[in-house]
Amino acid sequence: MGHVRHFDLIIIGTGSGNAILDERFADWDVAVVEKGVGSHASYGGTCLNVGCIPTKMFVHTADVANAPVSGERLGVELRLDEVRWPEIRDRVFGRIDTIAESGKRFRRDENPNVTLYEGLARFTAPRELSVETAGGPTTISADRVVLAAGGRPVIPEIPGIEDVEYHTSDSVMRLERLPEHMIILGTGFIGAEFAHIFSALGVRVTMIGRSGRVLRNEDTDVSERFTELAARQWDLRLNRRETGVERAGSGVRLHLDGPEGAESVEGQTLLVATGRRPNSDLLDTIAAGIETAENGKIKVDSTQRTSAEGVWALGDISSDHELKHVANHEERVVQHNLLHPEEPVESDHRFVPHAVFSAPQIASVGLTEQQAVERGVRYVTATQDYGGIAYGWAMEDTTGFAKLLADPSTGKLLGAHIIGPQAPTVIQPLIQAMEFGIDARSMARGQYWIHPAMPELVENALLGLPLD
Ligand SMILES: Cc1cc2nc3c(=O)[nH]c(=O)nc-3n(C[C@H](O)[C@H](O)[C@H](O)COP(=O)(O)OP(=O)(O)OC[C@H]3O[C@@H](n4cnc5c(N)ncnc54)[C@H](O)[C@@H]3O)c2cc1C
Ligand SMILES: NC(=O)c1ccc[n+]([C@@H]2O[C@H](COP(=O)([O-])OP(=O)(O)OC[C@H]3O[C@@H](n4cnc5c(N)ncnc54)[C@H](O)[C@@H]3O)[C@@H](O)[C@H]2O)c1
Repeated sequence: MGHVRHFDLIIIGTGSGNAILDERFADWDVAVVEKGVGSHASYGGTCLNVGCIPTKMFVHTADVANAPVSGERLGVELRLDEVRWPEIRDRVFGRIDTIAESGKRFRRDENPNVTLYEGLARFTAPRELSVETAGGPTTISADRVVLAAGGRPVIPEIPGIEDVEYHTSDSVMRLERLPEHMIILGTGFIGAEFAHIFSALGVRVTMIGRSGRVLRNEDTDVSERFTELAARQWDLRLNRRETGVERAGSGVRLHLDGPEGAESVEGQTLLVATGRRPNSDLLDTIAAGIETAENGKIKVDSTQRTSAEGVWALGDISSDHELKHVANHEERVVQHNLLHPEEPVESDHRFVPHAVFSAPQIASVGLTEQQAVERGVRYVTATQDYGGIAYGWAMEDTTGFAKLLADPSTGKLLGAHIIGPQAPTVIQPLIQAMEFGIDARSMARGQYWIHPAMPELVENALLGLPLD
């Protein structure tokens, strides 16, 4: 073997991993390794390039395109005249690609203590990695290694899948043109968000799921309501199994088995949104003595340390929560623990919220009612409809609600679930209350709630809790 360059620190992955380095690391000799994500092998990880940021730029555009639907119930007649897809796509990626490129330039050219390796890294020994760069393989080692290598879409083993063209979230946002009909496989976050994006932009959407509900990990009331509303907007086919897929003209034909027997569906574009898996296999973590769970997630302790000396992990590669705000939180924990090994801090995963930016929107934090039952927790619930608050009247909303779970004796919130307009924003005071331990009564009556604004949904839900 040739020369092995040794560093103080190696960081694999430039999603949340990229944020570790600040001026406090100026005298550390650091290697950053990035293979690139998406069809343009971009720098900066999933969220920026093929995840949160572009999807939400498309979601906002889709919400605007959907205005005729909400206008109709208000007596305002609007018409969607034209969707200029190439212009929308190029606006989104014109901005994102520039940010990714300048992020890379900054690390490569303006950080004298950082060496950027562009290529796939793989462990060859504990804290030693080989990187496949364009100029050939090179080996690096370090005293400390941070694994922030994220995950990638899972492709289910459907007979014929290798012979047809399909998309994942990595490629579908850069489509050349909008198809007339898109088949979306999977009813999770990604399926629900893209179904909204593409249908609002005029694409006919067929959504296929294995279970009887869309977003089935949400609180059952929320998931049932969302499933009802999804079926009104999209050709929703639940309780289905894919038995095969083949080319049909320039598109695909998918064969399914379902409640009514065998059926098939044809579409121009197939989007596979059936979950993601961690990239630990690409790293050959076994060579480095790093323990992984059965699902491939790297095992970490509460300070984000792996089972191997001097190796930390954060974000999608190790976390049960595949969410950017969690990856960022864990990144700050790793950053602190690298700088202050004698005073390590722990990650806080008690109240991790999430949101689904579909139509309608959903936001959630804490226990669902099903989890409360399973855990034998004593709880009470309250549900407040948007239709029962002044701003909900203004919007003529008839389907949205907030559902709270609380401990009846202390009044402390156990969970909050909102489905409806601006749910990801409206839920924030509930997240705050849970994190800081504010009980429902003090929260409802201990502050002003702007009238007649949307957070009155939260105020009324809190007042509805039948506490002891
Ligand atoms: C379509 C979509 C929408 C999403 N929307 C949201 C949202 O609205 N809100 C939210 O909170 N979360 C969202 N997420 C999830 C969020 O994007 C992830 O949780 C987050 O980006 C994870 O960050 P990370 O740093 O762990 O990994 P990543 O950002 O994936 O970074 C890992 C990096 O490591 C690189 N890499 C991997 N293996 C190697 C290797 N062996 N050698 C070199 N480099 C390697 C990869 O190329 C990648 O750049 C979304 C995800 C998707 C796919
Ligand atoms: N707004 C957000 O925060 C946001 C948005 C998108 C993605 N994400 C993150 O990315 C992760 C991955 O998203 P996702 O939607 O791919 O995963 P997911 O786990 O949310 O949903 C995948 C769905 O596909 C189903 N499935 C699996 N195999 C299937 C098959 N063969 N046929 C049909 N359905 C099948 C699963 O049962 C599941 O319902 C999410 O869990 C989330 O953490 C977050």
